[in-house]
Amino acid sequence: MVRAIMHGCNGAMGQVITNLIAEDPGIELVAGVDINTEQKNGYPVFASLAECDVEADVVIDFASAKATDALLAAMVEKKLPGVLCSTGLSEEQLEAVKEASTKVAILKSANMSLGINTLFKVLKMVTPILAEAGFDMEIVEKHHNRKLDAPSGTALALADVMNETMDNAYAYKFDRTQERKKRDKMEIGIQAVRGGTIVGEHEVIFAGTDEVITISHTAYSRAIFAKGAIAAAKYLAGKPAGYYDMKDVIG
Ligand SMILES: NC(=O)C1=CN([C@@H]2O[C@H](COP(=O)(O)OP(=O)(O)OC[C@H]3O[C@@H](n4cnc5c(N)ncnc54)[C@H](OP(=O)(O)O)[C@@H]3O)[C@@H](O)[C@H]2O)C=CC1
Ligand SMILES: O=C(O)C1=N[C@H](C(=O)O)C[C@H](O)C1
Repeated sequence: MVRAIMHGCNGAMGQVITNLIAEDPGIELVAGVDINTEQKNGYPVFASLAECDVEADVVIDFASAKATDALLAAMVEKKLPGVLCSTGLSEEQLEAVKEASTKVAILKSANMSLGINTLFKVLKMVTPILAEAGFDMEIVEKHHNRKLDAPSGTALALADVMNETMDNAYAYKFDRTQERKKRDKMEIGIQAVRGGTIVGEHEVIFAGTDEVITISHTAYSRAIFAKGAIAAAKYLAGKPAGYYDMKDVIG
């Protein structure tokens, strides 16, 4: 039985994961960490991972980029593997994740769903064909009005996958409001919409002359992310130090 700590346990994702794990015989939540230490799930809740004195095999993080520095330090200190799902990390924090992964096992992914991870594979295949044929590439993402970061981690990851197939020759364009010139050929536009309770929508648009291909993914519930994170936690428990991603879990 894998013993997990839920980091961000009282948030939206923390609650969905808590409910799914309660029905799973292969994993249990032995503690939670949250800035709000209300204890409502039958496990103890601590204000930080450093303060958590409960033995565990893995930590699952869906809290906030604001918590990432302290989380990484405590994971290294405790030699505790971690599934990192929070988005909005700075360049420095992304470097710190890589550095910490030389000391402890870390699996990081901006999107834990099977659908988005399959879309990454599709984009690897189609992007070179369409980009070389001169299609313009744009990404539009939509999320709920509570989301702190924009654009989404997934939108950036989609752009990275596309750009890597083209030797990273494209620049990202997040805002055209002050522009008084034509779109640059060598850019990927990324736009964010925020409203209501939208769980998560991502649209990748390849716009050519007289034809457009749009590939979209819609999350109808947070369970798709939670299932991926639980599978990742089971995979990561007991693994040696290293940087892992969802490809390692779902192939
Ligand atoms: N990789 C993926 O597949 C997915 C990633 N995410 C990402 O996961 C993160 C959480 O999402 P979501 O559950 O919707 O967000 P919520 O705001 O609903 O939950 C986050 C929880 O963490 C708490 N928290 C905030 N700051 C800290 C801190 N410094 N230390 C400990 N706890 C803290 C929050 O408390 P309070 O409410 O008081 O601020 C809240 O209880 C986001 O970064 C989101 O983008 C979300 C879905 C899928
Ligand atoms: O904050 C969210 O809700 C989500 N965040 C992730 C992101 O930033 O890509 C993944 C998912 O789209 C939901």
